[in-house]
Amino acid sequence: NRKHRLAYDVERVVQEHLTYVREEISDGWDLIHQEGEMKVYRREVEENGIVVDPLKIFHSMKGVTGHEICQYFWDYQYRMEWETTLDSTKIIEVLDPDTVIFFQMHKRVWPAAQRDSCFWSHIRCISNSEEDQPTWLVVNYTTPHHLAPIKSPHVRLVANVALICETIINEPPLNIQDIKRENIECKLTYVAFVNPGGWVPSAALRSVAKREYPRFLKRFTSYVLEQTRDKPILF
Ligand SMILES: O=S(=O)(CCO)c1ccc(-c2ccc(C3CCCC3)c([C@H]3C[C@H]3c3ccccn3)c2)cc1
Repeated sequence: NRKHRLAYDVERVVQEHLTYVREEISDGWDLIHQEGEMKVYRREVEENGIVVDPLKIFHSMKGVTGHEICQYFWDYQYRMEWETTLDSTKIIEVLDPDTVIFFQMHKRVWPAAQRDSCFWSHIRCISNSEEDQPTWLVVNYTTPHHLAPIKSPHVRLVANVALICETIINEPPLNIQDIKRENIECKLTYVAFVNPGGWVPSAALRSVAKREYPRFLKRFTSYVLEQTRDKPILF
């Protein structure tokens, strides 16, 4: 059902991510970083000399639900509290209660030109079968917008990013209100297809990505654990 002008795009991209997230890590993916439960994989891909390496990160953490992780990732009001690689972020359009359009200025990564990004950001709960917990996901996908003109010297990023979360309840007590945070666990998959939108030295970009993605996810997940510690569990 058409709710807004991008509803079909959102549906298509969400279904694509749901299809690929289950795909096992096949050959061609290199494990580039491992830290506790976090495993970071990368494929080396270049499109006309530009590094567009897909990133896939698996992580699991106790004490938080997939809904909480996705909510804090999607909701713009928290973004500048955990995102250290942004100069600014702002909502330029609200398409529906679960879909907004952001414009972001990313911190400059020397020697590359400063990047900006404009994407629709959609949050969704997918209840698979009633007995186990639903899957929550957020997709950030580049889209043009008249309120986000591309202005030199900034270079527009092209990004397709998804955060897909499952919630596990260990030793479920008889009734749901007795569940404590130490009984819950979130298993997340983060995928990022980022095209820098213009040439960046390959080795420099690869080393920045290898350092920044794990740092970014670790900082984000620690932030959510901190924010939710004393709050009622949001399933
Ligand atoms: O998960 S999100 O949707 C969160 C919303 O903000 C997301 C995360 C990361 C990026 C991003 C943007 C720019 C770059 C590069 C390209 C040329 C110069 C900077 C990179 C590569 C370098 C990697 C990186 C990873 C994480 C953080 C920063 N840097 C990544 C975009 C969106």
